[in-house]
Amino acid sequence: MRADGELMSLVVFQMIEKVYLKLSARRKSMAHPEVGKSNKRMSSVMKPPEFQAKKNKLGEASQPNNKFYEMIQEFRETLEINPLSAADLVEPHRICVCVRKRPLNKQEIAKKEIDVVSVTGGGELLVHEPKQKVDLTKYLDNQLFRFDYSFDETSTNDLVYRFTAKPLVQSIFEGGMATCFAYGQTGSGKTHTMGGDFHGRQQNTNSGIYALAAKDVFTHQSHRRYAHLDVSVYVSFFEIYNGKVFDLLNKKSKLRVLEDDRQQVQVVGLKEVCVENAEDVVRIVQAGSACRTSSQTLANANSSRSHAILQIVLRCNDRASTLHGKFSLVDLAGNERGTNVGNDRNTLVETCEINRSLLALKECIRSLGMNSEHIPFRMSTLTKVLRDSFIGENSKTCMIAMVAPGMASCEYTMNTLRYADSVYDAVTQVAELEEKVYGELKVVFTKLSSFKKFQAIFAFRGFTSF
Ligand SMILES: Nc1ncnc2c1ncn2[C@@H]1O[C@H](COP(=O)(O)OP(=O)(O)OP(=O)(O)O)[C@@H](O)[C@H]1O
Repeated sequence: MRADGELMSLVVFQMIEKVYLKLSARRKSMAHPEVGKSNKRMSSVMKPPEFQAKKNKLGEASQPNNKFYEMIQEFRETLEINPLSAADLVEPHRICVCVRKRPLNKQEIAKKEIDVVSVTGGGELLVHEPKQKVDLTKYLDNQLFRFDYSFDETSTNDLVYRFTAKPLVQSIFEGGMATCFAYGQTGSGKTHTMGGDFHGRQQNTNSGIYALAAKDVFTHQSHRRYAHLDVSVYVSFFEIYNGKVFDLLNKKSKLRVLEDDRQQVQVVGLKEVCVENAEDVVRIVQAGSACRTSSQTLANANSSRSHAILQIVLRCNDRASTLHGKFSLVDLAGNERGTNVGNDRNTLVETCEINRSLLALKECIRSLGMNSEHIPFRMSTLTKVLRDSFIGENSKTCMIAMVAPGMASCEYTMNTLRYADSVYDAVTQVAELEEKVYGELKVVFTKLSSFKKFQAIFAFRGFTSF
């Protein structure tokens, strides 16, 4: 009997080992560049022959894009659209990746820009990339992307907040570190989403994710569920420009980022203001935003050239003001490349630094998503100051990729979506794999429990030698 028992244990052990070997083998294969292309993104090429024969009413020379417009409209008629609504379920995510499309703006409408992005809902969106063959045949390359959520041009900041940053507020009351990033090309709507919508040059700070998150933080703080925590709320607001940190709440003083011997990263001298309500936070955001480094680019009259980081920090009311939880809300600098911003030396250095930090950010989120032991946070100042967002079981992250709908922005839109896709890919592959491993382990443990029942029957009959 002992031999049978040992044999059964050996079989179970081998099955568990097999499952874990599969897990490590798949993890290694994720670094392969082809993996992301395989299942999620479907690229199809559409060239409706009837359009080749149709006569162009407005004339090819005066309206060269009219044909593309008609092809996109025709394609849209075949799409089933299910826009996200406030009634939809908010799913829990450790890392959430979503995309928001802004409407065409006045200048784009005046220039008769074509909208080349269709948000179909269910986390999906399509980019209808206008292309031309060597024989001058026009066709659309329709590329499908899928994320956790996709917001169309009619979505409000409230709706975006509900599915992205709102679920993270609770996590900081549970001792977690939460981070929400707005990523995208200049003029795609990052500041509109994080800081609030614009009316001309005036920004309605109450309508942005900063203010909405602050309101929820105070609602949670006064809730009886968290009354025992006895925490106070503090806010800091700083920007990272050309790899250097500037305090937006202290006359833009330059700050040093240092790592202590326990590998804790400190922004030395960063001002943290104790706040009593959401209105205090809104005032701080308004004062800080007015100091942000911005410049005029070809794509945005008031383009932010820095990463702005608003941190809402919960500290225990003890003598050491122990950190309980932290929410970092990040309005990233525009991700466009040198060509779009002019070519003086300063701008090129600026753009180079922005791209370096965005690459570092992507690698850190991917590593977090893959539960990697090595998080490359030292690659940039941005990832250094956000180090505690990338470590520990209690880290939650949300990335909102912003896209502009115009045909002229198509290349940048594709860059933004590819960036978000590579993060989403890493996260979903691990989630799928974990689900599979969980399924296989469940089978193993079911077998194990029937083995235990088998053991119990034999024990009942007097065999006790397992
Ligand atoms: N969802 C939206 N609905 C309506 N208007 C929008 C939306 N998103 C952006 N806009 C408008 O587009 C313009 C550019 O937006 P915003 O300044 O937020 O871009 P950005 O991505 O922060 O650019 P930058 O990186 O240059 O700072 C603003 O006038 C803003 O009001």
